[in-house]
Amino acid sequence: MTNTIALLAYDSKKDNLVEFVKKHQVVLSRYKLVAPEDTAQYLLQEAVIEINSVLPISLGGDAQIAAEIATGNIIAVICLVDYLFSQSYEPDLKLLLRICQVHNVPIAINIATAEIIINSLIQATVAHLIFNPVSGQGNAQQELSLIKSLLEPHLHLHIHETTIEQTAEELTKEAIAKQADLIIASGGDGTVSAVAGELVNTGIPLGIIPRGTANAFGMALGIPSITPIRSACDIILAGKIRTIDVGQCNDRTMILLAGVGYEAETIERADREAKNRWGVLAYVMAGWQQLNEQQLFDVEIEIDGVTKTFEAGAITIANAAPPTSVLAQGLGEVIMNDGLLEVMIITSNSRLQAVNTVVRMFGSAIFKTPAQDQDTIGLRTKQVKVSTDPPQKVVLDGEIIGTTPVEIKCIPDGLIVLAPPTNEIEEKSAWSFLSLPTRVKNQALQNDGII
Ligand SMILES: Nc1ncnc2c1ncn2[C@@H]1O[C@H](COP(=O)(O)OP(=O)(O)OP(=O)(O)O)[C@@H](O)[C@H]1O
Repeated sequence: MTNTIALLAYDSKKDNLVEFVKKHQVVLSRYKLVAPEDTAQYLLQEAVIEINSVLPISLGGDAQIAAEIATGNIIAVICLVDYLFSQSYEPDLKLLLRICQVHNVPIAINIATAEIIINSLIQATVAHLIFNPVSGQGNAQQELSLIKSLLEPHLHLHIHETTIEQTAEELTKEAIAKQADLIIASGGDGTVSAVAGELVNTGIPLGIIPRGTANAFGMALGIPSITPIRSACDIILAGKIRTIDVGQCNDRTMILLAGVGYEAETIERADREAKNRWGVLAYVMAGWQQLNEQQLFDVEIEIDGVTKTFEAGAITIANAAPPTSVLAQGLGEVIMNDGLLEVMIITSNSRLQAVNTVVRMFGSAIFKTPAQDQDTIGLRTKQVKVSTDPPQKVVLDGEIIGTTPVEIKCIPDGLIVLAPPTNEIEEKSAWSFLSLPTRVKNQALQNDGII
């Protein structure tokens, strides 16, 4: 029950509580709410809200709430009391006051103090963390504890763990519906890409805590790979945003790149078991094995209505890529905010040629100069369609999504990310959690007729 507000009222104050909840529905809907069963039912009937219930007061519901406060799960208590008309079964105010005092949790006992709590909630940043517990090779529960200890003092953090059934996409949709100010993806590139896909053109910033095997997106954004969790949390709390392009590959979002042929085969070889055993080396070993087996295939590339044909072993279409995504390099740099995709077609037909090509492209990425190589064709475009004969596997942001054909287009400025500052003009450095006039704050002020 992290990030929960407890709602209680003496019998004669239940109507006041309903009025209060109705008035502040926008703000309260961003939190989990809990109330004793009788109060919860009354609130559910009278106000349209989601609320969890504990036992009725007569059976110890107030003691259950006190226990939740003691375990750190409640961020505020609103308990409207009435000393003039109290019945025998009212919430135990003495107990709640004592526990709130001991654990430094705000408690309001009348509407005036409850309004003060609401005002502080309006100013707070509500973040939703989408956490993949199977990403990477670390201890997920220790990593989650570290993230909580770093972020919870500064943000109201809702935590959602992905499962096979509850995907990162679904959890992100729910967080958007709950009016998140910020959504944080923690996992490998697959998880980050899934969360990013839902955030395109929403205006909600994406924070990234890389915990995967390759962490290519984090690397492309410049999140340090030494102590990545601490660094990533610092970057999120620093609150600097960058607006970047995203790609759309068939009907999916692409934040990094799509690979056809060699790269897709390599990623498929580096399965979960190999990544757990070898970490990032699994990709290197898989890539080396694949060099022996990669066959050339016929490719048709369509750009701006013009179709060209080639024989190729690998094609990469990139929106963003760190230097380690070698096959995306070759044009000197993969630029993530130019409204264009970088397309690289590799035509090497022997292992030696392929190794030479890879070395040149790596050099191109390091020195940010275009590679001079007769075995590669590189270009920048807004949109591209790739067909092959025979059909080839396609990898999108680290996950195999099917086979060719693919159509990919760039969505300029589609995503807002929290990232380390760059010197580029588009960086907006003024964003900060403390000064952020959140959408929710504006909405709440509008509801109250203030703006
Ligand atoms: N609880 C879970 N149990 C098993 N699989 C999960 C769970 N949650 C998410 N997944 C799967 O995890 C995959 C995404 O993993 P992700 O890319 O984040 O990590 P990774 O494979 O370690 O990283 P990298 O892509 O850098 O190698 C998705 O295929 C998703 O279905």
